[in-house]
Amino acid sequence: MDNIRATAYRILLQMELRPAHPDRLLRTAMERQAAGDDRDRALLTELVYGVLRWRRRLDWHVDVLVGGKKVDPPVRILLRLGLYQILFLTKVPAHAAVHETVELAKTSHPKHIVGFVNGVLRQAVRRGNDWPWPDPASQPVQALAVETSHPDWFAEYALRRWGIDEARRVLEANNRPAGITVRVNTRRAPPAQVRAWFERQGLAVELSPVLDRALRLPSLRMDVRLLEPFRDGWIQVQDEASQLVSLALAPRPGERVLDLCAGFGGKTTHLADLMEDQGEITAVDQAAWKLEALQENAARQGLTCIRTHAADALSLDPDRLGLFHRVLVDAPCTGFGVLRRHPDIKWRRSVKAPFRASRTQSALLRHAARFVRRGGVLVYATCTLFEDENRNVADGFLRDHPGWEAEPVVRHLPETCRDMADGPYLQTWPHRHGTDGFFIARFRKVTGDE
Ligand SMILES: C[S@@+](CC[C@H](N)C(=O)[O-])C[C@H]1O[C@@H](n2cnc3c(N)ncnc32)[C@H](O)[C@@H]1O
Repeated sequence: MDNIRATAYRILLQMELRPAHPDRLLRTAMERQAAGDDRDRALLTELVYGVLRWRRRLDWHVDVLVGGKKVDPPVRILLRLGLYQILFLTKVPAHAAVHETVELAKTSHPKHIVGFVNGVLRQAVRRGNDWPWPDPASQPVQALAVETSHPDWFAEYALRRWGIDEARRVLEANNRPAGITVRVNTRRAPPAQVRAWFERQGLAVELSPVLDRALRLPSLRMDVRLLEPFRDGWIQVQDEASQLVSLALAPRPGERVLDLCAGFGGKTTHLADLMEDQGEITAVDQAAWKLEALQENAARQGLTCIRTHAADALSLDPDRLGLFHRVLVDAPCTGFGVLRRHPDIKWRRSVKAPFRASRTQSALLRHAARFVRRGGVLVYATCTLFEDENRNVADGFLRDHPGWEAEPVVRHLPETCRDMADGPYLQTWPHRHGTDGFFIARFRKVTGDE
């Protein structure tokens, strides 16, 4: 592979300019440079994810080192990359980290910047562990934000909402890289057969402590989609918390089901599986390209009961689509429950984001309710941790919809999920359950149209 650090730098620069999924950029880079070995790929992934994850902490170090002077974004990214290796990577000797970063600076920056980068990084090495950390007593928000590398507004929210000990646990868990979890498509292969396949390849595989059809692949370093069980439709990459959403909707064979924010269809295909591919699922998303991927995904898993419909869910008319037994709103959200997998999200949201998202979420939920027949079920889910987007949306819905009841979500899930209850709703936590952080509410329409 070409210079790994140069590739990491290019990806980080790209992400600064335009939001993009780091995994997608990494995959493209690796495909383009197919000659790289596993160690190269692992280092590239480590550098990109490490810098994204620890950005707040690294920027604090930069600011200490430059005495608060302004640093242009491309130079700051270069310094983050160098400092990440110096401060976090024990396997990379500090002098090598400085040397490699300075060489990289030479390829894209004038001489005086190269000298500046060299000076700042050498100073960091000289400091060792001697840093003027923010004082937790007088600056609790800044101290937590820097220590755990989160935006100050989120550290403040966490302290106010959960108190220091729990806040630290939540934020620390966000920094632990998450392994891959898969849902077994039992229509294609039983879990034991899938497990045996991974064991035969010498790949670590664990039974999920939460769900019997989920397997954890804690140390898988390669792209799952290249593996035979994936290509043959035996498995779908899906965190356990995400799997709980379709289980909470609990569709039955033969029913009419509406999935209003279907995306790539992780949950849609799970719903189809639970329905034994009998009945009718209408999968809606405003992004047509995601629905194309959903169709491929369904074909790979051998599912035929899904039809897709590219549209803004809010523009859909119940008089045209008819009523459904079950409706799912897997709402667009701030994504703060999946920071382990998407650390870049932390830096793209502001303090106002949860409230803003909640308005769209409430509108989607209100509209979704119009498609549910009497006695039918509506599930609302997010992958985030904010009250505004979770409990407040669900409570607000119940307040405005007298003919509806909230049903305890955990009653529809295995025993192992009992401690996930949050009143009638459900909230999973990376630090408590080892899963992504999801919120689920389940409503039943008790009166109204047939
Ligand atoms: C949380 S993601 C869904 C993930 C998906 N259910 C899965 O399991 O893979 C939210 C989705 O809502 C879609 N979306 C956002 N606003 C929408 C709207 N007004 N109408 C339809 N889809 C919308 C986004 O394109 C995105 O794919």
